[in-house]
Amino acid sequence: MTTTTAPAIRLRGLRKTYGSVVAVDDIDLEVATGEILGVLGPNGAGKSTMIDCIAGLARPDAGTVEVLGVDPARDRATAKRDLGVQLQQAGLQPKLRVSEALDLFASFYDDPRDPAELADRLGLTERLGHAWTALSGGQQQRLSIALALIGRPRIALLDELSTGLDPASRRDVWSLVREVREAGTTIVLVTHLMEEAQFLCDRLAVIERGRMIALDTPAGLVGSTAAPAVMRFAPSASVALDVLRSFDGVADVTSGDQTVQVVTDDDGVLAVLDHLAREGIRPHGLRITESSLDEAYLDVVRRESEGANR
Ligand SMILES: Nc1ncnc2c1ncn2[C@@H]1O[C@H](COP(=O)(O)OP(=O)(O)OP(=O)(O)O)[C@@H](O)[C@H]1O
Repeated sequence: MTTTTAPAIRLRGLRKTYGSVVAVDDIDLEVATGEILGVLGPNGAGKSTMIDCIAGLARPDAGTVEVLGVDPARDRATAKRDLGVQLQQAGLQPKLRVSEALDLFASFYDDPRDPAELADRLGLTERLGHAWTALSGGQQQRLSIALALIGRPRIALLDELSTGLDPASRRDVWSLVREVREAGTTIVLVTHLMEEAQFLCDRLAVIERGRMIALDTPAGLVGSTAAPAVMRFAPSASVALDVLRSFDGVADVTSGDQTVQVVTDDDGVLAVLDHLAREGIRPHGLRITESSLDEAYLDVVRRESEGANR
């Protein structure tokens, strides 16, 4: 990760409400220059609202947003020049052709990327002459990424980067994003895909009910989970799953396809093995692996909502 002293993005006490809904609640965050920050969180958590505030498209009710030292909601000219924003809604004229959209956006910047080259990288060459509304969902998604990156922005805000993309297109987009970062762009991306978060992001911010409940590297998030191990085995006889769930350290027990999966800490591993031995049950094919980012993320969100409901 390339860093300089001044962060590219700085949020202080950011709060944004819509009527009685508190969409973003007191978020402090700094994103270093050249960093790729992933934003994770359940639907409706406030991720897009936070992105809108960073883009200067939504005005906070309280707190401050600084993007490269300026308030993007006030200094629109600077924000438009320095930010590339991929939104969930493209907001283009329906009849605009793909080539026209790319040329239009390129014309906004001093040193844009070559539209034809970018279209090629994103598999849009054969669609250049079509109205953008005639594109498939995944192609529209790729066009929105192209429009966000065509101006060589200093900061790219990518909302649900690869939602709806097929696996090959997703890989193409990931390699483009990495290349853009290598060229110096700071990137904030919203994602629901843990594989994407793990592959691309230096750090992850987890948002839940408008608040930031975790901020760490992918490895740090996995390491900080209260249940860092996953046991998988095929029991030789029926196991009382509720008994396993009752052990200290066991966070989650699921079963399917004759396999039991237990997400747990070290004490829970010993308790489960002890229980199986006492019951004379053999754990065939026993594997104990480190929790994945998926499990760590679910654990962070689960602990937060348990705390909120207490
Ligand atoms: N323009 C708006 N008017 C009213 N309420 C809004 C508006 N935009 C967002 N909200 C509300 O604010 C909350 C946060 O929404 P937001 O879109 O930021 O969540 P999100 O984390 O991006 O969700 P998703 O993963 O579903 O895209 C939700 O309760 C949503 O209904």
